[in-house]
Amino acid sequence: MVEEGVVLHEHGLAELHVHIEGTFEPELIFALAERNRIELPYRDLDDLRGRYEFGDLTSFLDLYYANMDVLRTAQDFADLARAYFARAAQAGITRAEFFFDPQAHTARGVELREVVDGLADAAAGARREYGIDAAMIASIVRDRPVAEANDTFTDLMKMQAPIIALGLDSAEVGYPPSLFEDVFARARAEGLRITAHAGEEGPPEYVRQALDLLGAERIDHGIRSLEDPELVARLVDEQIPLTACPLSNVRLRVVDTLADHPLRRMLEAGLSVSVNSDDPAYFGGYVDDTFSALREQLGLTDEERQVLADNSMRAAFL
Ligand SMILES: Nc1ncnc2[nH]cnc12
Ligand SMILES: [Zn+2]
Repeated sequence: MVEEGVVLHEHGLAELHVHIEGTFEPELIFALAERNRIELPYRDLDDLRGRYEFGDLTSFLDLYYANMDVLRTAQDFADLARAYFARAAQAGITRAEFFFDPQAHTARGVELREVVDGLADAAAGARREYGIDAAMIASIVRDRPVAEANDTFTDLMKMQAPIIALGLDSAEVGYPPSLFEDVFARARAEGLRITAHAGEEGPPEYVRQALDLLGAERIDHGIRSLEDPELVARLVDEQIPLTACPLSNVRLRVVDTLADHPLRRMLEAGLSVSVNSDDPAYFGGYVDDTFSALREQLGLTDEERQVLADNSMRAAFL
């Protein structure tokens, strides 16, 4: 990939779809394992890196959740997020709305307080150190029990967690948005913004459900919407932002190659699409890397890049 300096976008650049746990680089995984005296099931960094070949979303999620085991304390979560902000600053990001998966940590015995305090502390530091305006989005892990999602939301509200939105992620197929109507209704009643992963591996119907049943204001991925012209017309008409993650789509085999990615078609159709990194430590790059790859392999122009950056700022929950 061609190295680029920081490209400053005229009106700023927002990253709206990044899982903070997906920014966990192999070196930091090993460092935190050592600090917490946890033995990793990998011989060394190369052994771990050798496992970053995925056949689909689920095969990635297995490794993503396994690696979280070494995240135990508020300090660990803060270190994870700080490393992301340092890299996001290099990528020219001025606004970062990042997901975290509360249930992925509480389910293995980590106190929610440790997770939230560590991430919130790092987010506050991102503004001071890099001028990045950072905001937290708690995401419901959809392949865990619905009751647990509700309890998690109750806990977040009780501790007045500084979140701006509620999201929905993890294994999609078989876990439709309709399962989570109640917890999203509660989030809306609390004044939170709403976003949901839909149409990544799941059908266009899940995108409709996210909009109509959860009140989603943005759709994360949404790439399979393209199979349904009526849905596309609605997304264009209502200018519903789609947070695309091209490198993720290649690595999780949603598309064959970057050259096959429908990003340009989405722009030409009038969809409000932005470019994001999803899980950059696992998928081969951050947002700047993604723009470089799109330029090389899809012939993305500077004008298109500026449209994508402007779309990202317009779609931010500001
Ligand atoms: N690409 C993705 N889709 C769904 N859930 C996720 N959690 C982390 N990355 C994800
Ligand atoms: Zn995602």
